Amino acid sequence: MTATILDGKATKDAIFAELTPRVAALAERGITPGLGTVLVGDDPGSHSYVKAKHADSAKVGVTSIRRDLPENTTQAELEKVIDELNADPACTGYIVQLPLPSHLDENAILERIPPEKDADGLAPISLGRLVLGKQGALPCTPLGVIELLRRYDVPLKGANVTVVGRGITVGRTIGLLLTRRSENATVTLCHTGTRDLASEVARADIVVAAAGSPGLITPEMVKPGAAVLDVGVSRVDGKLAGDVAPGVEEVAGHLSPNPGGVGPMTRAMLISNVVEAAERAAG
Ligand SMILES: Nc1nc2c(c(=O)[nH]1)N[C@@H](CN(C=O)c1ccc(C(=O)N[C@@H](CCC(=O)O)C(=O)O)cc1)CN2
Repeated sequence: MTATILDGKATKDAIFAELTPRVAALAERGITPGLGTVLVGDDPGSHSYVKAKHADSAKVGVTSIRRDLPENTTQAELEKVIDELNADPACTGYIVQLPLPSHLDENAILERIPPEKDADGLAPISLGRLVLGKQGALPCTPLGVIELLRRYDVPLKGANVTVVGRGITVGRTIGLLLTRRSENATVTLCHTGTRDLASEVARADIVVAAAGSPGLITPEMVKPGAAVLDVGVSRVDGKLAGDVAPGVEEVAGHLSPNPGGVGPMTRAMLISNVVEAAERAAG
């Protein structure tokens, strides 16, 4: 068996083709969605993600507002930039690129983002709304995983999903989305304290690997025909390395590669969140 590739790049392009006329329809009503990004420091990965997000915005007609700050930015300086974006009517939604440098209080910054401007659902009020099943921005990577599976007709209802990794951008939040009635999946969340990772992966219809541990998921672990999504990001000798080891494509039914899988979908869902929020605000 060779897995069907879940092509995140082609799917992102298809989503942008759908979003472009929606942005044009907003423009006819005098509304231009504006995506802001706040980036602190020199992390090359974060710089390339933010650059890509602005290129994406331009493609669909969303305005970009970019705030790049040096590594030694203080908490007070960062909070001032956040307050400026909160007051700027051209910025209809924004993100703070994570991780922030370790001297900054990430949670205090995320708490400052009002839910109506939270473009990637990581502010505490948005996360609380997700827990309560209330309307709000949803985290982009989990949304991207679900949208990719949906577009390739991989069934979620009743599926056993094993998620590996408990970070806030993927592992901790994806279970909340997958266990909504609209998805109705059964989710097992694994982490470094999991006693028998191999058996948790082996019984999964869908594996979401987001541990940031290169090659963690090996072909022997995977149930034949399962869908495997590689969301892990590590750098090995300066090159991107995912969590899924070579050979999994021979066992899995579907595989989202890394790069080229969930990463581009994360970006597509961000732009989609911004457009949807602008449509909702317009009534
Ligand atoms: N505020 C946020 N910070 C972070 C998030 C997030 O959702 N919100 N997620 C990740 C990084 N991320 C988005 O910001 C992201 C990751 C990967 C990609 C992407 O397109 N990756 C490419 C490969 C790029 C490369 O070679 O390095 C791919 O997978 O094909 C986009 C966005 C952490 N921070």
